[in-house]
Amino acid sequence: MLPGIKLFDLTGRVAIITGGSKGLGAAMAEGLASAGANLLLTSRNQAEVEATAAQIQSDYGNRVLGMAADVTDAEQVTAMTERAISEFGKIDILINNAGINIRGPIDELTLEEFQDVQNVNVTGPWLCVRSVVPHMKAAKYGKIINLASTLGLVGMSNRTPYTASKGAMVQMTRALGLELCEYGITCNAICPGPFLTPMNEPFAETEEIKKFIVGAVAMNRWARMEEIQGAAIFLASDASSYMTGSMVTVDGGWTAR
Ligand SMILES: NC(=O)C1=CN([C@@H]2O[C@H](COP(=O)(O)OP(=O)(O)OC[C@H]3O[C@@H](n4cnc5c(N)ncnc54)[C@H](O)[C@@H]3O)[C@@H](O)[C@H]2O)C=CC1
Ligand SMILES: O=C(O)C(=O)C[C@H](O)C(=O)CO
Repeated sequence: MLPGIKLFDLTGRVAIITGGSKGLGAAMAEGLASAGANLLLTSRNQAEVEATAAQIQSDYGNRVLGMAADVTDAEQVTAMTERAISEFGKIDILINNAGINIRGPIDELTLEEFQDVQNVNVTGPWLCVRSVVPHMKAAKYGKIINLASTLGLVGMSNRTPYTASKGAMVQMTRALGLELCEYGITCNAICPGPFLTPMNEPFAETEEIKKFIVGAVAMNRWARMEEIQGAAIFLASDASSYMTGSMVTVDGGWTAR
């Protein structure tokens, strides 16, 4: 009999999720834990990420650790990889989720703001992949998932730093998907539409966003947090074994227009 639903089972798998303390990172952490994975969650805030990890461990019973690691700092990224190896002995899955968004008209943004977004959203994932790949190559197995965005596929005004960074993530996913598949490692991206996370909450009631949710998103609503979990479990599991360099949109029909 063919494996069917068992393809989605993550029992015994080990995943690192960057930016796992809240928002989509925490939602995907719950999803992977519910499918059986052990987790190392990172964010910049030690207390916050440890609290999220402890909650998920108590809810699902898997081993879930939290540690502070800034994805833009190569030494902290190395420490993240070393911690996963020393605690779990392997890294099966990396979810490059940590990200920031700085909005504004181009002539009101600073160079520093533009560079900050590229550092967290592009350089950070690049450092994380570079760090875990030797372990994945040695194991001849790995699943890398990048959180790109619909804004890596279509444009939006007043979002130059973010759209540039997410477009880069789409292309980096394609390049890594090609480069790594001969080692048994796949790299795919999720392109989410609007989720009401701490990143978006301050803007939820603005006229711009309200008009956009009704005008651009075919389903006319924000995504529910659990609606990211299916794509994350799918791309983390053997259910997606013939996919590499792919973009999976979870966007309520936004980019179908
Ligand atoms: N919320 C949304 O509607 C969408 C989000 N995304 C992407 O999904 C990812 C997660 O977004 P949200 O959960 O909304 O964001 P969020 O702001 O709610 O959470 C971001 C997480 O990343 C962490 N983080 C930020 N900078 C970091 C750094 N330098 N090093 C380590 N951790 C860092 C934060 O501590 C936090 O845990 C981001 O890459 C974002 O661009 C993509 C499309 C839509
Ligand atoms: O900039 C905004 O406003 C957004 O809604 C950005 C979202 O986080 C996003 O990436 C939508 O796909």
